Amino acid sequence: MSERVIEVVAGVITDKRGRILLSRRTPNRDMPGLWEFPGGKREIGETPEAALIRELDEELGIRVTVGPPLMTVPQQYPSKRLRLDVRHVTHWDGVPKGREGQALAWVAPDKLSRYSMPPADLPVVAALRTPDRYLVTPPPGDDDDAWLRAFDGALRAGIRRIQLRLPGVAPDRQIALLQQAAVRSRRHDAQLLFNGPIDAALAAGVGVHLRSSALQTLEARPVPEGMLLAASCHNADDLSHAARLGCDFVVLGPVAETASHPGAPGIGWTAFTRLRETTALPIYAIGGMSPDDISEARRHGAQGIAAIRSLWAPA
Ligand SMILES: Nc1nc2c([nH]c(=O)n2[C@@H]2O[C@H](COP(=O)(O)OP(=O)(O)OP(=O)(O)O)[C@@H](O)[C@H]2O)c(=O)[nH]1
Ligand SMILES: [Mg+2]
Repeated sequence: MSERVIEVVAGVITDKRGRILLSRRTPNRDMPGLWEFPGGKREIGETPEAALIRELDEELGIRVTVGPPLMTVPQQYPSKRLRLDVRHVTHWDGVPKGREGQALAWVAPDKLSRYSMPPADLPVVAALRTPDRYLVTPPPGDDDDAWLRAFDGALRAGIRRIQLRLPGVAPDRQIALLQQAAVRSRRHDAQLLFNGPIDAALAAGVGVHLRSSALQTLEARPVPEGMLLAASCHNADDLSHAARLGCDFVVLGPVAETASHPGAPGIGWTAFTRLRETTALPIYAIGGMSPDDISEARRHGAQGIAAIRSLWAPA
C-alpha cells in the first residue's frame, strides 16, 4: 500500500436553483469519463482554499469564494492514496466553462446518482443528500407509551433516519413497536430500518439494518433495490461484505468508548480513517458520538454520526 497521500481539494459548486456543477474527466487522464466535483491537487505550501481558488480558475475560469467544508474523504485507489477535501462554493464571478475541454453539467442533487463518479465521491453525494444523524433506538424498558413519546420527540427534533433496535424485547412486542414506529416515521418522511427479522421489516414496509454477525451469513442482498439496507461494521472484512451485498450505508465503530460498553476502548479516528479508505460506502461513525462530533466525523470521511443516547429526545 502506498504511504504517500495525494491531497486533493474539490468544490461542490451550487447555483441559486440548488443544482451542482459536475465536470467530466477527459480521456487522457486517469478514470476517464467519470464525472467529478471540479478541483485538483494541492501544490506544496498551498492552503486548501488557495488550491481550490487556483484549480477552479484554471479549469472553469471562475473566481470563487471558498465556503465551509463539507467533508474530507480518505481513499485508497489501486495505485494511489488520496485525501479528497470537499468545500462548498456558492459565490463566484464569471460563467463556468470547460477550459480544459471537459464537459460540464449542472445537476439537481436527486439526479447525482445518474452520473458515474469516482469511489471517493460516493460518500460525498450521500452527505449531500441524506441525513447526518442516524438514531439507534434504546430498548423500551417496561413502558411502550413513554418510548413512543420519546420516538415522536426525536422525529420532532428533526431525526430522519432511524434504526429500530430492541434488544431483549419479546418478538410480538417488537412487531407491535415496529408497526407504530413505521406509521410515525412515514408521517415525518423519515427512514426507518429494522434491526430484526427481514420478513418483518418487509411486511412493515421499512428498511433492514443488519448486525455484523448477520452480514457474514448472507450471500446476496436480502431486500429489493429501493428498500434501504444498512449494516453494522467493525473491520475491513465487514465493510467489503457490506459493499458486496449492496448496502446503502453502514455504521462503523466504536470510535470512542460508549456508555453501553464501558471499559471497551474505541478504535479512534486514525483507525477509522484507515478503514474508511478501503471502501466507497457512506459511513456513520458510532461509539460515544453526539451531534457535536459531526464536523469531526466529516473531517474523517464519515457522513455523520450514529448514536443512541445523544439523539434520543426525552419524552
Ligand atoms: N478534482 C477531483 N478529483 C477527484 C475527485 N474524486 C476523486 O477521486 N478525485 C481524484 O483526485 C485526483 C486529483 O484530481 P485531478 O486529476 O483533478 O488533479 P489536477 O486537477 O491537479 O490535474 P492534473 O494532476 O492532471 O494536472 C485524481 O486521481 C482524481 O481521480 C473529485 O470529485 N474531483
Ligand atoms: Mg482537476
